[in-house]
Parts: sequence; C-alpha cells; structure tokens
Amino acid sequence: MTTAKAEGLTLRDVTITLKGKRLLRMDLTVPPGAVLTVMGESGRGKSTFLDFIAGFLKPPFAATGEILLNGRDITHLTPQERRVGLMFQTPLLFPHLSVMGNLLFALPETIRKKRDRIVAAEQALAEAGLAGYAARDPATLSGGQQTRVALMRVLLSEPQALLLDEPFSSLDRARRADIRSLVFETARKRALPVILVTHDEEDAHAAGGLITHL
Ligand SMILES: Nc1ncnc2c1ncn2[C@@H]1O[C@H](COP(=O)(O)OP(=O)(O)OP(=O)(O)O)[C@@H](O)[C@H]1O
Repeated sequence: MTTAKAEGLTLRDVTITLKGKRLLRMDLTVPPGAVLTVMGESGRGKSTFLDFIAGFLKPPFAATGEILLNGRDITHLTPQERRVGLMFQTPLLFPHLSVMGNLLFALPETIRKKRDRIVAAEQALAEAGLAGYAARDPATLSGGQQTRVALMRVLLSEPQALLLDEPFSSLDRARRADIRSLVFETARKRALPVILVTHDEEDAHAAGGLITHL
C-alpha cells in the first residue's frame, strides 16, 4: 500500500499572536507551483506571517499550529533546515562579491567540485538572461538585473518553497512585469509553492493563484 504524500506548503491551524492578542489565522495548502498572494493594510502581519514560515518569529510574537513542506513537518526546524527561499524588496546582494561570488555562495556544499559549481552558477545566469555578467560587481547592475541575480541566488540554494516579500516593488513598471513572469514561471517549472506578499493589485493578478486579505 502506498501513502499519498502531501505535496506543497501546508499551514495547518496556524494562529499568530502579538502580546497574546490574535494577529492572524491561516489554514490552507499552497500546491506545488501555485502562488498564494497575501494582501492587507500595513501592520496587519504580512511580514510576520513570512517570518513564521521561515523560522524567524520571536517574542512578542508567538504561534501555534504546524507548517508542513512536502509532507515534512518543519514547524520546529531552524531556518537553515527548513529549505525555504526568501526574497525581499531589495535584492540584498553581497557588495564585496562579484555576481558569480554571490551565486557560488548560495550553492549547497553537496556540489563539491569547483568546476561543477561554476557551471551551475553560469547556467543560472543564462536562465536569468544574464550570461556574461559573472565577473560584474553587483553595484554596476540595474535594479532589475540585481533582482534577477537575487532570484537565481535563492534558487541555487535548492529551496522547496519561495517566500516573497514585496520583491518587485523597487522596480519600474516595465521591468516589474518582466521579472514577475520570470519568478512565477520558474516557480511553476520547479513545482515550488510560493507565498507572495504585496500591496500591488497587478502583482496579485499576475500571480494567478489564491488571494488572501489579512
Ligand atoms: N518587535 C515588535 N514588537 C511589537 N510589535 C511589533 C514588532 N514588530 C512588528 N510589530 C507589530 O506587528 C504588527 C505586524 O507587523 P508586520 O510587519 O508583520 O505587518 P505588515 O502587514 O507586514 O506591514 P507592512 O505592510 O507595513 O510591511 C504591526 O502592528 C507591527 O507594528
């Protein structure tokens, strides 16, 4: 007999409190390759919700409930053990490393040979439309290019889910649409469940999945 494996990211009966007062409740599954968009006014707890899933929640916040990632209970694991990838409003690339250095930093140590590591990073750059940018200093890239590198850096760490906190909001309209497609298409291809926090209706619409308002 086979047991069906619960794929995707499941939040089972999750309640987050701030100083004992309920901030939010969530009970749902984001299937592989799907996006859950979280919207809501400032201060409603959107970033706190992502912190909880990533393993960064600390007092005065507290939480009950379970987080399951592809059937694995990650509720009490360290952030490193959870295998969730995070992207924020600013790309947060290491300024002292080249584009290649930033990508190599993210690769798991299981890829041991230097040559293999470089090939993996070069493939990611090509996927992001940035072949030939490996030696560049991140500060010399446009905002959109930096966001592409940040996305590839996250993906090279082999996450099983993506948490995105306003990742497109520092980009102009034209680039925004472009990078948004890259992010969602990549997530679909890799069957990664995504949680997107945004204030932007267009982002929510482009994500195409369930929208929840806190
Ligand atoms: N360390 C803290 N101590 C007490 N309250 C906090 C702390 N950090 C955040 N808060 C409060 O927790 C609530 C949720 O904050 P959070 O940053 O998750 O909101 P948000 O929905 O992401 O807001 P925004 O859209 O402005 O980013 C807010 O009311 C905020 O003031």
